[in-house]
Parts: sequence; structure tokens; C-alpha cells
Amino acid sequence: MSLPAVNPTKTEAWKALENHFQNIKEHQMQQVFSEDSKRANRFKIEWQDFYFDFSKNRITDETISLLLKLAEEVKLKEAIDLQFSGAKINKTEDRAVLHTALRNFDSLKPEVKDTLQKMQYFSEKIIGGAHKGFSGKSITDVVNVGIGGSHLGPEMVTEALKCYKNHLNVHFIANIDGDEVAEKLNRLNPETTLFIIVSKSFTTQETLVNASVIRNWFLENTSKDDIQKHFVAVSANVDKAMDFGISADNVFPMPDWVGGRFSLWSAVGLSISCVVGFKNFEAMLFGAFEADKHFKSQPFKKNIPVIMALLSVWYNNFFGAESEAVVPYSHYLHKLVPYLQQAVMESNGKSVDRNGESVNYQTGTIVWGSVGTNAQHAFFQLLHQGTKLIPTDFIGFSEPLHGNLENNNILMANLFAQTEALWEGTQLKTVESTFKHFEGNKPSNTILIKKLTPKNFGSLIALYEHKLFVQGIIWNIFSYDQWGVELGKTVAKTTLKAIENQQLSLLENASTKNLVSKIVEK
Ligand SMILES: O=P(O)(O)OC[C@H]1O[C@H](O)[C@H](O)[C@@H](O)[C@@H]1O
Repeated sequence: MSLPAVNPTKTEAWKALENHFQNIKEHQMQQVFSEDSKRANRFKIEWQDFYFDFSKNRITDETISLLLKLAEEVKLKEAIDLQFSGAKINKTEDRAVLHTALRNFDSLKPEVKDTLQKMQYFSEKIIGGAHKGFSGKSITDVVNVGIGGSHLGPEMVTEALKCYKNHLNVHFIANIDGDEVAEKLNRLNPETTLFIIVSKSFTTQETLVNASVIRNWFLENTSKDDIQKHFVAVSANVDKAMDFGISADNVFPMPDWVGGRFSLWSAVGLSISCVVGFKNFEAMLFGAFEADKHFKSQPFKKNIPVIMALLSVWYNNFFGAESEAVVPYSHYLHKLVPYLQQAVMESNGKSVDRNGESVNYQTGTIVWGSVGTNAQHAFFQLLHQGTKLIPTDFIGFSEPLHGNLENNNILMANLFAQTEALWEGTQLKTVESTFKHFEGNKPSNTILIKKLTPKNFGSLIALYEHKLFVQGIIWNIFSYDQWGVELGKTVAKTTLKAIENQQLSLLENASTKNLVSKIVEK
């Protein structure tokens, strides 16, 4: 079964939305709250520990009903069911897309259960100190060696759940930048360090080169037999991991039906399970599972990821907004944006539709942002008074983790105030000069969550995963492949050959030739 492939611009809802947009586009909507006392309560969804407020958006009831109609016309429900059914909806790679199966506690697949057990057993041995390094000492430092989806998820989660962390130190080596690798290795003791080599394909240049550099560093003072005590791998390509010298027992498998950027729920989360404990890792999976059930079962108008996606399409395709900002008001979430950048932009940065035709409408939004309040002192000027429309997600937690209420009240006051200031502007007030004028009418969503727990964090990430899937369905693109990263890799191979062999003739592009000559002519 294939995904439905409807050109969204050919639907009735799209045409109606185009007309509707003509009425909305110039409309200063500040008055809507005073004109409609129920607006704030109508445009919100409460679900478990989440309060999703989307009332400060340039929408009316008609906008929402047309967007919901669009979702129906592109057959979103059918697409959701297909994804969860395990159909090979990643058509260009001929794969199913089942990261949700990694957390489907109603019926975990036996292979998923086995891997979870293996992760639990292993991480508990590392945490408890029973696993000894070559000199008989327990492990103190865990290093995740991987890039892209094999890095961003674990790093984001170990930062987000830092408050739940145990005594283990965690490090990440992703980039091929040798200076960074040397810098990190200099601070590590081979006797007490565990390296987790994470690569779904086990063919990624950066990861394989870094893993070899690390192995050579490790072998400077040890013997080959010691490798098994300090190196484990996570991969869908078990044979390749074994070729690298890691024993079968030390390879944590990941299924082919998990995409890299959705893989933190798989054995890719081994570093998470080590540094926050398996129970917390499992709680995060459980939170994601709850979000999956919400996504699958809630009617679209009460469905957080569906509404988030529809609003994003509204701004992207009708208002012409090119980007959206994500601003979490929690320092723990400082790696959320890089994670979302891969998830969203690698998934939806496509310009060929599911029929193989070029699209004639905008797809993938650009995601950017950083933590509040820091961001207020950096780029908020542009949000408030710049010329671009940038819908923003504000994320906050009602309860602080360390009990510092005074700070949290200030943090939350700032979050709420920013959404209000963006929306209200100074339209209805008198200002001394045009420079102090705020146009307002700037849209935002607020995701207010009770507390930053592993479960709630799992739910949050899963909601964003579902949001991007819904967008891909509406845009009629394949969200789960990433052919766009391949060409650069191929060109890099030839370029490296030209540099290593000092052979400029291998290169075709005159600009690249000049650049390479600057490196080889020393
Ligand atoms: O896990 P790996 O196979 O090493 O892949 C690591 C990353 O590299 C690729 O270039 C893809 O663009 C990413 O989606 C992937 O997460």
C-alpha cells in the first residue's frame, strides 16, 4: 500500500484557503480576544501534562475548519494509519517507517524487547560499576561516537534530562574535525572510558574515521584484547561493526525500519540509558507512546501535532513565511533546536512530490531558535520589529526542577509576556515615535508543560515527529528519505582524492580547483 498522493493545491480546501487568506492577510487581529471572550479557551488543547495554546495565531474558526478540510482531502487519516501499520511508506528507500514500534508498549515486537533488555542489562552494569575496564577499574566516562541522527538525539536528551543524570560523564564526538577529537581524547582516561560507536549504516565517513583514530589512541597503551571492554557499537549493519573489531555480543542492533533522525528511541539511545538510567530512558519511550496514541486517536481538531502542522502550512504556504522559530524557556532544552533542524529540515526539504513531479508550492520550513530568555536579548528584536513573519513556538515548564520558584516565575513571566507583546504590539496605544512602534499581529504557539520529566520530554519530541510527518503528507512529499545529502558526499570523495594525491586535474570546477590549490601548494 502506498501513501495517498494528492497535490494539495488542487484540493477544494486549498482554493478556499487562498480566498480566505485574502480576507485575513491585512487584518490586524489584536481585537479578537476582546471581541470573542471564548477565543483563548477555544483555541487550546489540554492533554495530560500539556497545555497547547494556539489562540495567538492569525486564524479564525473558518481558517481552522478549512485547514481541517485540507487534512481530509489529502487523506491524512489514511496516511497515519498506513505509517503505523508498517507499510513501506518510505517508498524511495523501500522501507517501513516504524520508530513508533520502538515504544509501542501495547505490543512490543520481540526484537525490540530483546534490544531493550540488552540495553538495560548493559547500562546497569556500567552504572553499577560491575563492568570493568582493562585495568580493573569501573567506567566513569561514556563517549557517543556518531553523527546526524546517531548524535543529535542522544546529545539533546542527555542535556534535557541532566537533572536525572548519574555519576557518569557523557561526551559526544561527531565532527570529523581532528582538533575537536584530539581535544576530547586529551581529557579522557582510556582505563575508564567506554566508547559507543553509533552508526545505522556503519559506512559514515566521519564516524568510521573518528572510530579508527580513537581505536589507535586506545591501543597506544593497551592490547587488542582490551577493545571488547571499551568499545561497543550500535548499528543496523552488524557485520560491518564486527569487521571494525567489535564482538557480536557488543553490537546493539537497530532495525532497518528506523530512520536515523528518529532513532533515539532505539539502541541509539544507549548513551542515554547509561547516563540517566534505563528506567528514565523507558519513561521517555512511554511518554512518546502516549503521544503516539494521542496522534492516532484524537480527532484532528483536538490533535496537537495535526494542529501544529496545519498552522505551519498556513503560514508557510499562504503568508509566505519561510522559517519558524522554536524558543524553549529551559536551559535544559538547549539542544532541542539542532535536533529539530535535522528532524524537520532533512525530512521536509524536498521539491519533488510523491508522484515524482516538481512541486510548484513551498515545502520544508526553516527551523531555528535558541533558549529563552537568552534569545530575547539576541534575536527577538527581529521577531518584534523586523520585516519578516516568523511564527514561533514557545515552550515552557510550570514547575522548576530545583525548586527555585522566584527564577521560574520570572522565566515564565517573560515567556508569556513575549507571546503577548508579539501579538498585541502597540497598535492600540500611543507611542512617542515610529521607532518605538510595535506592529504586533505576530503569531505564536505556547506549549506549556507541567514539569520536565523524562515522560513529558518523550511526549514533546514525539509530537514534533508527528507534526513533521503531517506536513510532509500535506505537501505530498516523501519525508523519510534524504537523498539530498548524497551528492555532497560523492563530490567530497573526489575532492579528497585530489587533495591527497595533489592531483588538481581530478577536479572540474574552477573555483574548487583554486581552493584546493591553496591547500596542496604548501
Ligand atoms: O547513523 P549513520 O548511518 O552513521 O548516519 C548518520 C547520518 O548521516 C547521513 O548523512 C544522513 O543524512 C543522516 O540522516 C544520518 O543520521
